[in-house]
Amino acid sequence: MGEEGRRGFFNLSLCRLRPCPAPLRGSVLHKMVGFFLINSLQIEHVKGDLFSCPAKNSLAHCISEDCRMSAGIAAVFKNKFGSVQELLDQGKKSGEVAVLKRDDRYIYYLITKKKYFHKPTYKSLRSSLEAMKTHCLDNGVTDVSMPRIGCGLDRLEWNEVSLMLEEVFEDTDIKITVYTL
Ligand SMILES: NC(=O)c1ccc[n+]([C@H]2O[C@H](COP(=O)([O-])OP(=O)(O)OC[C@H]3O[C@@H](n4cnc5c(N)ncnc54)[C@H](O)[C@@H]3O)[C@@H](O)[C@H]2O)c1
Repeated sequence: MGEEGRRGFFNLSLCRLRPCPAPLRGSVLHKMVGFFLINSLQIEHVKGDLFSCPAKNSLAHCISEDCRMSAGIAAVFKNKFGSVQELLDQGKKSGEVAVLKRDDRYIYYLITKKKYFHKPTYKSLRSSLEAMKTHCLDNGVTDVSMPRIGCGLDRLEWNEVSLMLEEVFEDTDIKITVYTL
């Protein structure tokens, strides 16, 4: 199966695994809703380095309020984009998002916890993703690439996080691409 086929398979699988609301199950409306979901799904999965994504794509990853970024992929973001003081000056709290603008794209720092040695919660991650969604919608952002956010050092479960991404972005035209090494 080629790259496009694999992407399609992932998309379709994720979509079909999603539960349909009980009152709709088996009805003509169920099939129509299923068709709509398949055609509105905007999440792609790519095997490879996040930083090989198209230069126009905005990027997202998780950090703490203290903006330490001394480990994991956050350290790579710190090396590439710097501006730690600019991020700190935004004063964003857990559940919010700090943002840098670089050329024609945005770099999103999902603030999911207070200190670098804490762990995030699904609630704080969802809230940060909602904040990022709002920024994307307000600024015409249509493509965001990210790693498996929260699922390395931060120990969240990818099944939960990927479902959350589906839920947060399914009512938008924002295309999310998830890179996995
Ligand atoms: N001491 C510290 O500074 C400290 C402590 C804990 C966590 N952290 C860092 O980790 C937290 C974020 O955790 P996280 O689980 O979201 O992130 P992460 O563990 O850095 O990475 C998330 C996922 O991305 C994968 N990954 C790494 N590099 C790449 C790449 N180039 N392309 C694609 N995928 C890649 C990685 O294998 C993991 O599955 C933040 O707080 C951050 O600061 C730092």
